[in-house]
Amino acid sequence: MSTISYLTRVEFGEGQVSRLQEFLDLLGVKRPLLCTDRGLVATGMVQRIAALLKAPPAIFDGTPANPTEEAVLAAHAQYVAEGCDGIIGLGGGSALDLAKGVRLLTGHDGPLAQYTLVAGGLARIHGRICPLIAIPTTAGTGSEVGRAAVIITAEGRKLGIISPHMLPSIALCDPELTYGLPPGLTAATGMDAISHCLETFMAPAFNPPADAIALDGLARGWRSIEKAVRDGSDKSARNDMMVCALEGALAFQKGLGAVHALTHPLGAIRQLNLHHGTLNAVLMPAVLRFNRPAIGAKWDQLQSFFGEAPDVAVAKLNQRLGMPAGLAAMGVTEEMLRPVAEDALKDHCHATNPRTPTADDYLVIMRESC
Ligand SMILES: NC(=O)c1ccc[n+]([C@@H]2O[C@H](COP(=O)([O-])OP(=O)(O)OC[C@H]3O[C@@H](n4cnc5c(N)ncnc54)[C@H](O)[C@@H]3O)[C@@H](O)[C@H]2O)c1
Ligand SMILES: [Fe+2]
Repeated sequence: MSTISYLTRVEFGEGQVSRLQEFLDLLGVKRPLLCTDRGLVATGMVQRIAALLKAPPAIFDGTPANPTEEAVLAAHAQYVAEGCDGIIGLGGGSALDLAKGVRLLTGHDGPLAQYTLVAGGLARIHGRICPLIAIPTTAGTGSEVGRAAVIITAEGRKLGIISPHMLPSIALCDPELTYGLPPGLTAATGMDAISHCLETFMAPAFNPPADAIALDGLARGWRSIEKAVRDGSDKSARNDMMVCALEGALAFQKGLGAVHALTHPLGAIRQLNLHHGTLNAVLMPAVLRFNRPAIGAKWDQLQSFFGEAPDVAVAKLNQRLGMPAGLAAMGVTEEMLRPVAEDALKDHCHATNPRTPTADDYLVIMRESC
């Protein structure tokens, strides 16, 4: 049987971010480190949110697009140097995952590799760590309610550090923060959220509540992603996309699958620095086709939802959203594929795909997605 649990306190709705000080007080945080990235500083949002607080927070804005252990260590050094006692993660999945990594180090010694799921880290992670408030500014990863931080460790592998203790203390989900997200990023992050709903729905664990949540997230994402891309100020579409992201991550406690097993090593290729959601979108049709023989009635359920074969529906959506034509168009070369396929076998999402791929299967999936 399965363990089924939903744990995070979520405050959802327009304007919720204005309550940030209230929640810092609730958690007893007097000197927060706000972890974010320079892109968000450039939008003015970081300064606006910092100004909501009684006293200016310490700010770390050096989060890279795919967060690295190096950046986590730099932020943690600032946390210590500035006498901080809590963390605010503000941004997309990268800033939120970096914040989770810094928080882990407030109660655990490095290096981070020992805490990754594949290294048995679950047993090493305990709850004696500082409070964390997560404020998403993209509607994609759902990291604000997820128990994972996905970080490129010092060895250069992008790995999941996963534990219920990694869950943020509070998630402040304010769709208004996504109104200014440009169309390309709205599409790419939205496809990440949709891919969570789809992949976890296909994952074999027995977890009917998670399946129901994933299908609700899928329905919202599917009806609203194009509207949010066309008109960033469409409130109802932005709301749907933020719920889709939230629900995807609530549901993926079941595990994800081959799409994410591949996009983690692809995202670790430093010279390309590829966006996670874009990679998911490009790989999804081939993974759906690969999974078909193993998912039985779920394929039919998806087909009746989409009104056509699920792989075809996702490929058409990718095209309408202007996603890259394939991995090759993103700069991925044939020589890169074999090491990625080998790493995918060792990724924590590999084991929860409904049909177990071999390295050769991963190669076929990537070549089909080129
Ligand atoms: N923890 C998890 O469970 C989980 C799940 C899926 C993905 N991830 C990880 O999350 C990362 C991807 O996160 P992401 O897709 O949210 O992108 P991101 O955090 O990398 O951000 C992408 C860009 O969007 C900009 N941006 C963010 N919000 C904005 C806004 N409101 N307005 C304008 N610009 C904005 C940022 O400055 C950045 O340049 C990857 O590292 C991925 O592996 C984690
Ligand atoms: Fe993802």
